[in-house]
Amino acid sequence: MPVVLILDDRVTNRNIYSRLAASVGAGVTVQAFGDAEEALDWIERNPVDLIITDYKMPRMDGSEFVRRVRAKPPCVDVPIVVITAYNDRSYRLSALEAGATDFLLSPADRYEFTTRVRNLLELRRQQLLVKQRAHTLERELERSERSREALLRNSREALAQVIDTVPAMISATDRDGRCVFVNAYHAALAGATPNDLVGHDPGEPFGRAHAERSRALDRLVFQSAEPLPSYEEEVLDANGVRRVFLTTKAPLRDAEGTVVSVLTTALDITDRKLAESRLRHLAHHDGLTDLPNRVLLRERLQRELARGRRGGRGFALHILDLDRFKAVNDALGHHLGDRLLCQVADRLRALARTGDTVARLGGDEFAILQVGVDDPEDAAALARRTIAALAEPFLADAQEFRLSASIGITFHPRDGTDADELLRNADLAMYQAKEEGRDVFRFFAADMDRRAREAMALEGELRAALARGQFVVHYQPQVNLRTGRIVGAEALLRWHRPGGTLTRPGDFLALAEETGLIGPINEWVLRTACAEAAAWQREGLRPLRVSVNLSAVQFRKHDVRRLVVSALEASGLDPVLLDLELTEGILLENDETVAQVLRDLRRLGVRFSIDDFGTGYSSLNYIKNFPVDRLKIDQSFIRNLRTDPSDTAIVRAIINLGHSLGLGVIAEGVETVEQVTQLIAEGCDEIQGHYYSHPVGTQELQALVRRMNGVSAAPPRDRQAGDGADGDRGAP
Ligand SMILES: Nc1nc2c(ncn2[C@@H]2O[C@H](COP(=O)(O)O[C@H]3[C@@H](O)[C@H](n4cnc5c(=O)[nH]c(N)nc54)O[C@@H]3COP(=O)(O)O)[C@@H](O)[C@H]2O)c(=O)[nH]1
Repeated sequence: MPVVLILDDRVTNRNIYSRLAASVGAGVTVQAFGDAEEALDWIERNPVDLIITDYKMPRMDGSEFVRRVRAKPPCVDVPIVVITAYNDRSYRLSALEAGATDFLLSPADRYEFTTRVRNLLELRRQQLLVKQRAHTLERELERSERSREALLRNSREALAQVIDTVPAMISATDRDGRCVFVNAYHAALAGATPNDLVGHDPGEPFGRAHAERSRALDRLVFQSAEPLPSYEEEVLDANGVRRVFLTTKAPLRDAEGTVVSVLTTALDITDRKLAESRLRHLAHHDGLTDLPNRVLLRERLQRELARGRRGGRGFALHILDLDRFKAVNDALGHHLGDRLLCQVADRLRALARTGDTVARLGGDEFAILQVGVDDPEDAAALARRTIAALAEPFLADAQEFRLSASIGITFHPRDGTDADELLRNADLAMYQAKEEGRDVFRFFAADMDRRAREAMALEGELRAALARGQFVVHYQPQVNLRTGRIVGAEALLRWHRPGGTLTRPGDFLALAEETGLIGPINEWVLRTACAEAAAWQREGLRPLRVSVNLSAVQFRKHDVRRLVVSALEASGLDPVLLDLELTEGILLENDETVAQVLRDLRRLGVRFSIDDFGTGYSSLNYIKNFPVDRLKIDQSFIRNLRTDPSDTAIVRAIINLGHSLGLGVIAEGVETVEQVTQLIAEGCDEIQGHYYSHPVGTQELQALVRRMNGVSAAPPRDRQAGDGADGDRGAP
């Protein structure tokens, strides 16, 4: 509601002006005063939107009145109209100087008066609106200012908290090396509070050397005004824990760009470093024994080779392979096998000197890198100590175990100039040690390499032989000592090599086993033997048993049950006529799996003999557990049967053992009439050997059976002892 104040000492004028002002709009309120003091007093307490005052008044002129109105803060901008006479120019100037807004001439024109009042009230309304808007804006601005400040304050606090909790030591130091800021992490590691450190050298709690290095780097930043590349440093914290930091230093500038302090940020990378080193350890160590693995051994070999090139001392590389460990592992279970391997690792560790490396290359294969040796005798001495250390019984699950290892040694620089060559040659030497009876060590010799190459060539030839049908099966008769009749024949593999030579399995079986070729080769022998034995009957012979050798590798890698059944079905041979010769190794290695296969085949009628009996463990346990029919006495006991009383005793014991378990006993490698006589006297059931016949081809065997089975059981008296050479020939 607009309020108009009228001041005029003359009543008539006051009334006229009041009426005119009120006529401007319905809502206009008019306050009229005859006395200036009264008007000023009222203004003091009430809002006013327009003041209309006469200039000439008895106690206070218009200029003075205007000045006093303007002196009141709410009225600095209220429009004031001063009414003067036409010629009162000097009054007007004085009123303007005092702060008057406009003038009206007296006597006032009605229309001019109301228009002027209306315009000035509208101006005032706008003025008030602007004022109000400005005020609102100001308040909003103030409010947002306040919230911005709060935000800034909050974010500063949050930042401070973040800075305090990041796993980094953050500090700033001035030109004098005094701390101007430090975070809580830094203080905690220093065993202090941030307040303790401010004003002092923040590196001091971590030792003099650390502090000096840090100050020197700070000086560098002040000089160059550039950040330093980050670097890794180790710090011993207040608890004595060694920590690793990735540290950076950068200049902090003031508003003018002058470097005023150095900000040091040291990120705690201790955990990352630990994880890295754990990963590195895992990549370089064997999970079971924690010994260095092949990768690390190779690195150490490279290091020694580099040392050698710089004139360093020689070194020896020992490769150790545990003898028959696979059988132990399979028989006793991997859990126990693992424990034995850990014990082996401990014993080897104990043998090594500082600088040597004991590594596990995988499975039952270990290595020792023996450094600083110039005399091969030093390597031989370590190998002897190794063999002796492993000869001591091992204890696991309250049982004693005996282990041994075959060791191959290469010597640098004599046996190789790079890591691969040394490893390969040590391997060759280790295989040589295995071949020479195990539990021994052998140094690498140049001809081992040649032999390895020959073996590779032989492997190629064997593959070709299989593909080109160069194998044949020869049969060696097995004679019943009571009847003198041929009751069976052992199938023995022969290789007709291009050029006409006939090669015996001893020359290639080991390689065939190693390369896995034994699988397809033996399968071929089994199928051929079954087929030919079935043919013998079709060609008029009485049923004759055929014995076929199986290899441990077949049991490990092939489905023997399926293979035998398929060979029998394909040939039509009566299963009771098939005798499978098993070595003790097969029975030892596979235990229950093998027993099940044998039991299944036994149900079909297939027979089983234990080959080379007496040379291995001769365990009564497996004779009891497996469906065995015959024991085959190894030829090594037959050779000196007449002359060596212990051989006689062993043969007698085997025959008695077999008979008491209800098994048949056959002696192999029988060459002389004396051996035959002795075996008859001991009660042996059957014999096989050169005395009766060398292994012969299938046709010759048939002829031999026809001839022999027609005559008496007793050995012919005119037979000479075997000629010693086992070249395959026809029977006598
Ligand atoms: N897994 C397979 N093994 C096989 C196969 N064929 C043979 N073999 C095994 O190879 C080893 C050597 O066999 P071989 O050279 O054939 O020698 C056999 C006989 O020829 C030899 N023998 C026979 N009588 C005498 C003799 O009076 N004196 C003498 N010095 N040697 C003789 O003995 C070998 C027969 O051995 P065995 O098998 O233990 O009865 C040999 O271990 C064969 O088993 C095959 O196909 N698969």
